[in-house]
This record gives sequence, structure tokens and C-alpha cells, in this order.
Amino acid sequence: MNKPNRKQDALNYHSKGRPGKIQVVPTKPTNSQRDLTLAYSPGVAEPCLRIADNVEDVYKYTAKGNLVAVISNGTAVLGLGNIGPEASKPVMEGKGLLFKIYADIDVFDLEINAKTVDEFVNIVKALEPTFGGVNLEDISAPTCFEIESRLKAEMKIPVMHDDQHGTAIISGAALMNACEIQGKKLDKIKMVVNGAGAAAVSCTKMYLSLGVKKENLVMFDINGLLTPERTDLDEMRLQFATNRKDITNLADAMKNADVFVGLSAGNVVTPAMLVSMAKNPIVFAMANPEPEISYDLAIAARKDIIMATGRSDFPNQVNNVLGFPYIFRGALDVRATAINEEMKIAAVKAIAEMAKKPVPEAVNLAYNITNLKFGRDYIIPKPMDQRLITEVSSAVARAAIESGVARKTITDWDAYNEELLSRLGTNNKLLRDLTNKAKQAPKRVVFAEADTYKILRAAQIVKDEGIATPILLGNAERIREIMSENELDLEDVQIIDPKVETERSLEFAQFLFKKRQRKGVTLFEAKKLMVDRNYFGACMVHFGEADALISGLTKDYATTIKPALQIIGTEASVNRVAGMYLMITEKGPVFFGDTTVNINPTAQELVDITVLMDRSIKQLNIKPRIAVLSYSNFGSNGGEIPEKTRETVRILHEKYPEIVVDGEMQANFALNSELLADNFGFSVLNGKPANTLIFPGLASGNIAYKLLQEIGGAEAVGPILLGMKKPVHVLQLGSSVREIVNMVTIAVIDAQVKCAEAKPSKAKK
Ligand SMILES: NC(=O)C1=CN([C@@H]2O[C@H](COP(=O)(O)OP(=O)(O)OC[C@H]3O[C@@H](n4cnc5c(N)ncnc54)[C@H](OP(=O)(O)O)[C@@H]3O)[C@@H](O)[C@H]2O)C=CC1
Ligand SMILES: CC(=O)C(=O)O
Ligand SMILES: [Mg+2]
Repeated sequence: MNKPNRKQDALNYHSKGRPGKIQVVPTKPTNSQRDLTLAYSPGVAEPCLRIADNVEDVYKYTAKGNLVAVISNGTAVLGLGNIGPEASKPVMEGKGLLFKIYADIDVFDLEINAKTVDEFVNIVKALEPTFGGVNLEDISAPTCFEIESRLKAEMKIPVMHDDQHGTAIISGAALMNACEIQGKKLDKIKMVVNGAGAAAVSCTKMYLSLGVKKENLVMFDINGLLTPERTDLDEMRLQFATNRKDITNLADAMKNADVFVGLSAGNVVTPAMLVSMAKNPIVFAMANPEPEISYDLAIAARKDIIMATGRSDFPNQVNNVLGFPYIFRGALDVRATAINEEMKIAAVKAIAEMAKKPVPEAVNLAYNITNLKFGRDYIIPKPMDQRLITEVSSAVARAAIESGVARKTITDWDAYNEELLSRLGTNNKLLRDLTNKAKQAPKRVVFAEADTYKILRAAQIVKDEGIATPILLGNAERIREIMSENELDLEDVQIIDPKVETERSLEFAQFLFKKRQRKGVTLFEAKKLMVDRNYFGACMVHFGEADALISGLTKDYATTIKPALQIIGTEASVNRVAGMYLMITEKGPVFFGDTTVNINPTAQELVDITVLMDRSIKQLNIKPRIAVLSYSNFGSNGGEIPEKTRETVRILHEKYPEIVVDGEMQANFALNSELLADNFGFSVLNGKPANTLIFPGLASGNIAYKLLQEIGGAEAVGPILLGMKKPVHVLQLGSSVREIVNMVTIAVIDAQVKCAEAKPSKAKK
């Protein structure tokens, strides 16, 4: 079961800020009166008239072609049963979210009060003009079968009941691969299916089409084994009734079975049942959120098992999330009139084949696994594998074209694949990539302000995600109190209270005294300073007892950074610190500096800042393209700032020819490559916009990033402190948990680089 704090986390996730998970965002400019005359009356009449003349133009002038309806009546929500349309809404919004993030498909989730087939069908049919496709969801059997088949027959857009066919496609691919690994033949396997609802019936039909023999399978519903003698079964279920007389219950059926498929309810299978199965058994316990038997119990019961669940927190997640975004993407892109058998089988094969191909490093990193490869714990691809969109959507689109249901064709498949990849965007990708890089070699991060909820929450997240091993500084009793009040699970994390004098804190004080004795610090004062967690934390990092220090949530920047400067100091090569922000904007990531430290830097100081930024950005595997900003372009104005920034560029070009930098220039020229090319075709930045902006002073840098954050909707990651000998990162006063987690991620990457460069020094006693 979920731990209580995870349950509360889930509630908070849904309720915090704008309630729910989805919003509608305009895609056209709406800034001026003119924009509005185009968007609405009178301009809007023009596309209306075009569509009235030719209804197909609705795809040209409206969002229909990329809009899917996720529709439920709430009668079979996950494995939670008939909980009603309102209670199904979080699941439907969730499906909408997955459609968007995995395949860039927009969704309206529609939870409808419609219990009878007629009511349901009439509502959905009437919606056809709005949508490019319909994803039916969590509608109970047997009504779901009639609803789907009537809508498919009566509508010209693709309709798919995902619990039936999405699940059948994914579990079909998983079954093929699992049999291959376990050395079993599909036409020989003995199969037990528990559940006889929407998902179970369709999955079983798929298995039969893949080669499983009807005489080799038995099916159960809540009332037991499906047999011809039962009078409560409809046609759909009767086709899976068995005449076998040696079985009365599930335990009997499991004896010597090769495969168990669960699409029923949680915890209905026992370890003893698994023990009785044939050699090398395959168990797909797919009920959500609780599988028919837990992953841990199953693998403890049988060493030779292939075990899969519908959950994301165990290996082998057999869940329709692997299919529906990409199946609809392919269908929408060729304007298919249906999702037919050919398209489904194409999806099965694409998914099954993908699992056998080498796994990209990004996927290993995303799941914190070193070498994911086809086998017992990896029978189908992982949902975060970005290859799914190209492999599955193109297979589905191709099958639609070849089977004659496409109303649009694709000829340049390379271009189509490029288009699919560009749909995934890069914004979130950068943060995901950075997280993955951090997870590759997590580091010990000491948190100076661990007696605050936000820090502890962030520590919990980075620990759970395998980004870092937290070390908490502060009053142990107070920290434990906050943990317990908020049900945080950090019991095994090291807590150190610098206020409690220890042999180690005295050694740290001695060290500080030696370092600062000619700068007015007595031993007595050094002992007093060591009670300060920023001094203590900096000493831990200096002596290699932690790899990075995070502080600053509750104190101003200067107070926070001072101990680190005194104890750890700056890198010898530049001997300067600077602050950089990674701004995640709609147009991609842009680095801003200096935003936090140097108030009015000279030309040489701007050179140092640029060198620091160039190096740090390269450590994130990004190629910096740097613009030195001013209010002038390449000598167009005189004055202190244009002259200073021009001199900065001159020195950089002379001393650091390897750095891609130009200026001085105005920000719009830096970020608009057409503008730059039209006016200053000679610039070394020509071709692509700059991704790194050097500001002439702290005021402009700081103001620019805050404006972009507040009114430009950009996410700011930072300030990333550059130039320290060892990783110390100073949070913005009052940072959010997400900002702290991002900062820790950057600190871990910084530590990875610095640890690789130098071995930690030993404490001098
Ligand atoms: N991993 C995945 O991708 C997916 C998982 N699922 C999961 O599969 C399950 C069923 O979903 P769905 O088919 O849509 O729902 P339905 O309501 O259509 O079907 C549920 C079926 O399970 C049967 N059932 C319930 N309890 C038991 C039990 N203790 N023993 C045997 N059979 C039982 C019901 O029997 P009766 O007919 O007699 O009521 C019914 O046949 C859910 O847990 C759902 O989360 C569904 C889709 C995708
Ligand atoms: C995954 C899914 O669709 C379900 O459990 O119903
Ligand atoms: Mg479902």
C-alpha cells in the first residue's frame, strides 16, 4: 500500500495551485486589438465560411486534428469500480496529461452522466465535429463492447476503448517477448485469465490472434470459472467458457499453468498459487492500482518467474500508457477514419521489437539502471523511452495508410520522424537530462537549513529519486519533529547538530583558526563560528565529508556565501565567483549571468564571468553561444557600458578564441538570429540564437531574470554559483521545493565534475 505521506502527496499534487492537472492555452497571439479582431469577430467569420464550403477545412483552421476526447462514465475506474463520472475525472485528466507529454496531443476530458448504451452513444456521436479522435476509458463491461462497436460503425473519426485495445496491444507485445525469454511457444502455453471485463476479454482476443489456443485457456470473473453451464454469462464471455471438469477455482486453474493474466482486482492471487504454476511462469498482474499479487511477493515465491504489473514503480510495467498516446498520434497524423486490426498489430510488433533493441543511455539514466537490456526484468520498453513516439506512431500511421483507412498520406518518413521528435520539445527534456545525469553518480549533499520543511521535503525527493544522499544539519529533535509532522521518510539520513561540540567540530574550529588567525579570528571565535551551520557545512565539503553544500533558503546571499569563501575559497584559475541562472523558456534554455554577485564588473571581470559560464555550461553537455549584452550593437553607441562590453568581447576573442561569443549587442539581436543575420551578417553568432547572455552589470542581469520569471513565465534554475573550489550552492531566499530540488541536481553535477578533477583533501589535525 501507499505510505500515508505518498497519499497526502497525491492529494496535494492535485489540489495545490490551480486545481487539477490540465488547462487550456491559446496558441495564437492575443496581445492587440488587431489580434482579437482576427481571433474572434469579425475575422473568425472567414474560416467559418471556408469550413462551411468544405467541411474538411475544419482540420486546417481549427484544433480538431490534434484534439482527442477522453470520455468516461466512471463505471469501471481503474480497479476502483463504479465510482461515478466525477470521481473518474482525475484519471481522465491524467490520461490527458499523458497524451500531451508523450505525444503532444491535446485532450478534452469528458466525464458524462450516461449509463445506458443509447445515452452514451448519442452523446459521443454528437461530439464528432469537435474531435479528431475518441478515447473511451474506464467504462464497464459488457456495455463498453456495444458502445465501442456502435461508435466505430457510426463515426468517421478513430474511436478506441483504451482499456480494451490499448491494454491488449501492450500486453500482447509483453506476452510475445516473455514467452520468447521463458522458452515457451504461444500455441502451447496454458493460460489463466482472471477477470472477464473490458480489458480481459479484449486482451484474450488479442492473445488468440497472436497464436494462443482457446482450448488452452480458462477465464474467471468475480463469480468464478466461466463455463457453458453458467446462466449469467453473455455471448462475449461465453466464448471463453471452458468444459474442463478438473477445475473449480482459481487455485486449481493455476496448477501447471504457464501464464497468469490478471485484469480483475488487487490481491486475489496467493504466493502458493504461483508456486503451483509450471516451470518459468509468466505473471501479468495488471489490476490498478493494486495488482492481483504484489511484485515483491511474486518474485519471492518464484525465482524463475517473469513478473509484470500495471504500476510504474516496478520492472515490467504492462500498462496502456505505452500505447494510447502513440497509437492516436499515428492515427491523427494520417487522419485515419478508424483504428483497425492492422494498426493494432503494427503497434504490438513495434513495441515488442523495440524491447530487443539497445536501450539509449537516456533511458537507463531515467530509471537509474546501469544496463537495461532485453530479459526477465525488461520485456517491454519503458514509458519514458522517447523512441516510442517514432517507432510506434510511424508503425501505426504506415499500417493505416497500407490498410486504406488514412485520408492523408506520408511519403517522407524521415521528415515525419523529425516532426514527431520535435513535438516532444526540449524544455522539460533539459531538466530531465540534468536529473538523469545527476542520478548517474549521486553525491552527498549537506543541507545547512535542515530544520525547515521545504529543505526536508526536497531532501526526501532527491533521496527517493536517487539524485543525492542528503546530510542534514540542525537540531536533531526539531528536524525529527518536522519529519514526523509531515510524515517524511528520512529516518536513515544522517543528522548532525553543529551546536553539539564534538571532536570533529573542534578540529574544524582549529582549521578555521589557522586559516583566519591573521585576519582577526581567535580560537574562541572560531569555535563560536563553527556552531554556524554554513561554517560547519563548508568544512564538511572542504574535508570531503560531503560533496556539496546547499544553503541560503533563510538567509541573505552575502551572509550565506561568506563562510564558504573563507573555508573553501575560489578556484585558482579565475579567482572570482559569479552567479548564473538557467532560464527554462518557451523557446528553450537560456543562461543568464552574472545575476547575483558582481555589482559593476570591469571588462576583465566580465571576461572572467564569461569564462566561468562557458565552462559550467559545457559541463551540462550544452554548447554555449554567448552574447555580451549592451544597449548598443557592435559600436553603434558610445558610453561606459558599450565601451566596457566591447572591450570584453575584444579580450575574449583575443585570449579565448575557442569560446563562441560575440557582441556587444542588444538582447533582441542576441535572441533573434534572423534579425542578427539581416543586420550584422559578420557576427560569429550567425545561424542560431545565443543561449547564453552576459549582462553588463548585476542590476540588468538580476532585473532581467526576475522579469522573465514573473511575467515571462520562465522557470529559473539557480543561482548556480560559479568559481568555487568545491560545490557550494546558495538558494534564493524563500525558494520553492522544486527550486531546491533543481539546485541540488545542479550541485550534484557540479560535484561529479569537481570530484573527477580532484581527490578530496584530508583533514589536517
Ligand atoms: N495495466 C493496464 O494497462 C490496465 C489495467 N486494467 C485493470 O484491469 C482491471 C479491470 O478493468 P476493466 O476490464 O476495465 O474493468 P471491468 O469492470 O470491465 O472488468 C472487471 C472484471 O474483473 C472481474 N473481477 C472483479 N473482481 C474479481 C475477482 N476477485 N476475481 C475474479 N474476477 C474479478 C469482474 O467480474 P464481474 O464481471 O463478474 O464483475 C470483471 O469481469 C482494473 O483493475 C483495471 O485497473 C485495465 C485496463 C488497463
Ligand atoms: C491503466 C488503465 O487504463 C486502467 O487501469 O484502467
Ligand atoms: Mg483505464
